[in-house]
Amino acid sequence: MNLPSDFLVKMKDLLKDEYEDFYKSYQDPKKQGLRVNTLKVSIDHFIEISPFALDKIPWVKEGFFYKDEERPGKHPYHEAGLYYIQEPSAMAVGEMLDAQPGEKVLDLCAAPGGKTTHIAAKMNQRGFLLANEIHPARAKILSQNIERMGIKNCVVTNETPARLAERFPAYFDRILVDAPCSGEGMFRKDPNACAEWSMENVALCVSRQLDILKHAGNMLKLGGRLVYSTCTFSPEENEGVISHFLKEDSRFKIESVVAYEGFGEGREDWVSEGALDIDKTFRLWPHKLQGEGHFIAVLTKVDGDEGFKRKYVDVLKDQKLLKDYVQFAKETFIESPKGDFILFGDSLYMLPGGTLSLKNLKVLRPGWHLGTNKKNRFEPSHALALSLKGEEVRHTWCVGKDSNEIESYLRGESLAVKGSKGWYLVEVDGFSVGWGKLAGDVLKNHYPKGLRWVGK
Ligand SMILES: C[S@@+](CC[C@H](N)C(=O)[O-])C[C@H]1O[C@@H](n2cnc3c(N)ncnc32)[C@H](O)[C@@H]1O
Repeated sequence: MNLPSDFLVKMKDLLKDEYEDFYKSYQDPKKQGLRVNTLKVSIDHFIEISPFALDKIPWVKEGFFYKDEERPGKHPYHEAGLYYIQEPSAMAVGEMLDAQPGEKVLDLCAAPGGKTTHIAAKMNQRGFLLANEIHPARAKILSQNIERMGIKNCVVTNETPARLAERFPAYFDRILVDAPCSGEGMFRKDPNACAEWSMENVALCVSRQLDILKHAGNMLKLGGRLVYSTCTFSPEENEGVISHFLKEDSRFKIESVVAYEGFGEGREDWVSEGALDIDKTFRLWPHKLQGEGHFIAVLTKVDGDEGFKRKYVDVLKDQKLLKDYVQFAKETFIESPKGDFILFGDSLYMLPGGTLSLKNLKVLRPGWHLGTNKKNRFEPSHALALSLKGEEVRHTWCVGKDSNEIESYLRGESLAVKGSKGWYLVEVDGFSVGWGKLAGDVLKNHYPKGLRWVGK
């Protein structure tokens, strides 16, 4: 690993006696973690069935370290969304945002979705979650991860913070700004992060972070929580940005939340004009805990306007447009899911409660994707399969994680299956992984082409 020399000089100057330990941590292997998706499986059940040796991550009860030789990204349980592979210190962010079921929550810089999927698990399918990503290609990956984790109450947009702030003034109970940063905590994980690092880039990141925070601040309700995080160590992007933001926007204060063992304090002595309580922010260091490193600040909005007029989304009223879905629902579900519908092109979605008008915003998914209206029939989506449990549907076809059948299914092959015709929820050890359509003893494969295990 080629650590940038200016970075090392700077860290030596900042860390003084601690520098040697910090520097040595770069010789250790990166720490790898997975977070159990409690929307799909309880922690205890996952521990029982886990194919991987797991060690608890102390600061998040759903989080576990796994060993370097394990490959959890290539397992049927991964395709079934039983866990999300996430860097261990990054898991502390979702803990500190502490979203609750029923709230309105914004994840403003969300791709690829590590924190969004953590937030969604905490919300337990209730409330309104808006996951936004400014880069179109990354927004697609975010959307796929939300689908794999079986999340129903999430809208995905591809917008700038400024445009969202116009639509959602003082709207959210909680907002996460997991800011784009110089990525100094990524050096062990990603060699490109070393190559791209420069002092100029740190300065560029600071102005971008301040701009994002300004808009985030306007979208938070009075009394709401704003969490700012980075995966970098530079004081400019951490204590510096927070101090600057609080100086400009007096509606916020730093909240003191309980620290976990091994978390360091924000460093007042590393910035000029550090904000009040800046030492109550958190620094997670690679030489003090088993993670790559993070900075986290928890802010509360203690002053500001309320009572904006809202325009809610127009829900689908014309029942004729639901005709094919209703037929599918009757044949497939034990009990049809209830909620408001919206048609987005030919695709049918169910809206999370409290969705504001999304008109003129770039929307990738306006909620829970149920499926698509084809000519005189309804085809269920992969997102629907991944968010259903076996007991909710009439037909399931369940195979084991080590079976040849699951491999064949994930490769996209049709399978010989006996049973009455219709849509089957395909399960691995009782966890949904996709759809198959049975007719004439052949289960036609509806596992999405882009996800198939080609060559695996
Ligand atoms: C640290 S990453 C987010 C990681 C994500 N929260 C997770 O846990 O998986 C920061 C994200 O901010 C996005 N970003 C870059 N510039 C931005 C801007 N000006 N406004 C909002 N987001 C931006 C990047 O594309 C990137 O996906």
